[in-house]
Amino acid sequence: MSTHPPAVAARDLVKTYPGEIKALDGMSVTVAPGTVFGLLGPNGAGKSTTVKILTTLARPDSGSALVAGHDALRHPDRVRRAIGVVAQRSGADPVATGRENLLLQGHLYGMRGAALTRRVDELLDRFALSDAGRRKVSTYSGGMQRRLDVALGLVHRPDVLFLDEPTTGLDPEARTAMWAEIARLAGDDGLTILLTTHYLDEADRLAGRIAIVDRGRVVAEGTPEALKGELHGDAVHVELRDAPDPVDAQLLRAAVETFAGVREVEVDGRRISARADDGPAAVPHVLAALEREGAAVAAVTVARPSLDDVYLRYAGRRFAEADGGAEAGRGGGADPEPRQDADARSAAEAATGSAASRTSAAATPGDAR
Ligand SMILES: Nc1ncnc2c1ncn2[C@@H]1O[C@H](COP(=O)(O)OP(=O)(O)OP(=O)(O)O)[C@@H](O)[C@H]1O
Repeated sequence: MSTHPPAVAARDLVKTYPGEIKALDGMSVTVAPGTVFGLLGPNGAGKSTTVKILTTLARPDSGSALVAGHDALRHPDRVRRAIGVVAQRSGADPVATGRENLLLQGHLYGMRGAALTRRVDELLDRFALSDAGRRKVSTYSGGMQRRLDVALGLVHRPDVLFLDEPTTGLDPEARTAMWAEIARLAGDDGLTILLTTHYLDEADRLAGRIAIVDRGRVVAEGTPEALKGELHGDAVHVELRDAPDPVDAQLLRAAVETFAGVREVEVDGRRISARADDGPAAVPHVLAALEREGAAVAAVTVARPSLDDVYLRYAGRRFAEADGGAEAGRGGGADPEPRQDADARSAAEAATGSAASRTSAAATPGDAR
């Protein structure tokens, strides 16, 4: 861990929405400067609410939040000047060009003249939008639009960049390009990046450290390698032809567990997961045990532990199950439901009171997608 003060330090955040929805229940996160930190969790885990509090767009019921050295609750204005925010929903105006959007964003932060023009050109170039800079954003592809969103968050050279689900809805090629750009921002530019994602592979690939969030709190934290390394041995997954009833599921679980070196057996529908000291050696014994119980096996895999296994261990259920059946860990997922709250404003709007001019754009992102 760095000896520098953290770029982000959230402690014991609690946030309850109307209807007694406890979105955060003791959320704590510490992000070292110049690193990429991933908040990983299924839909509804509390990632966006955490980001809203850290970006001063929402207030917690209790807890504290320090961002770029400023208290987000006492000095939100200072925090807003030090951060860039790329929300899930694009804040770009679809009827303006990419260049106009960037210029407007610069104006919101008090930037003017040649310095602003230079910065806009630099960002258009960096995000491969120079040729498209004078085209309306409504003509952009999803990948181009998302690159513009990130560029918008960077105009005023923030210290900390918040990326909320940066690749949701992008095709695999655009995702890979976005990953490369995010890695470059942290590596070459020394930017601190806090990204939220419900893609396991995205967190694994990009983040130096990960916090796995479940039901409003962090259930595990560390480097992806350390988290996976804590799970000794191999992951053994068996897919049955039919899902057992609850009583049979318990019998199967007990049968698989009888083999020495096999532990943490979970039966989840048709899927049986276990950890084994030596996966390949365990497979024949596991299959024999299942056959004795009369369970028909469709497939067996042995793999090194994945972040999905880490999630299962700490949250007690599979990621995809918690994610409402979404295809966790895979690209090209559908966009989540549109947000109904007004918090989709960018921090720039909040900082300058210019929300009215931009919320109309934020309210019609479908045009630009
Ligand atoms: N404005 C709101 N009003 C009421 N409930 C809300 C509001 N925003 C979020 N919630 C609820 O709070 C919980 C946490 O939501 P949050 O958006 O923080 O989760 P998330 O991990 O970011 O999920 P997603 O990946 O879907 O964005 C969920 O149960 C959600 O339905």
